[in-house]
Amino acid sequence: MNIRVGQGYDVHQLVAGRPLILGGVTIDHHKGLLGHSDADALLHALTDALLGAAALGDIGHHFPDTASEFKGADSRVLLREAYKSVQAQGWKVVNVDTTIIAQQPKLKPHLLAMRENIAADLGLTVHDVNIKGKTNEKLGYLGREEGIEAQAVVLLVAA
Ligand SMILES: Nc1ccn([C@@H]2O[C@H](COP(=O)(O)O)[C@@H](O)[C@H]2O)c(=O)n1
Ligand SMILES: C[C@@]1(CO)OP(=O)(O)OP(=O)(O)OC[C@H]1O
Repeated sequence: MNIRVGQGYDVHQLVAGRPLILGGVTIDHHKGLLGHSDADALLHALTDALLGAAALGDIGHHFPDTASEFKGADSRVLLREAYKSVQAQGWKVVNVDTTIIAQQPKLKPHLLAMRENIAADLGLTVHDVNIKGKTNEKLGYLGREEGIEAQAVVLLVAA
């Protein structure tokens, strides 16, 4: 078969004193995501979806959170690096669909900028990249604004 599907998931804790970065966009908010890197949960889920589709393992395998070189890393750089590995296996992305589950803040004003970043990093147009915002209806740790979750699905085709 010359097509492959991959899915990815990530969650990071929301804490005071960190910037909130999603899809490479810094969003003005009173809390941000905690992580070894910039903690961009959307790009981490997407990176895992890409690696998964190409059967290349996961983000922690390629970019360990024990490595000092990835401390504070820009997740767009990690996404581009992961995509190079996927391309080296003979694949290219057809489209990307993602969901961010965030009780707050409202993501709608930022979605186009996130799509533009992802499209630029994967050599796509914004029409190939979708991002959906959801609250968690105030339920559980996401609903209590203790974290933000992201999910991603990608389709690859033989290049
Ligand atoms: N952080 C968020 C969450 C949601 N949205 C937008 O609101 C719509 C309704 O969300 P529900 O969780 O109540 O279904 C959703 O479809 C998004 O358009 C958002 O922008 N940011
Ligand atoms: C990105 C990496 C590497 O800096 O660290 P984190 O920012 O902690 O992110 P996570 O999604 O927990 O795992 C992947 C890591 O290896």
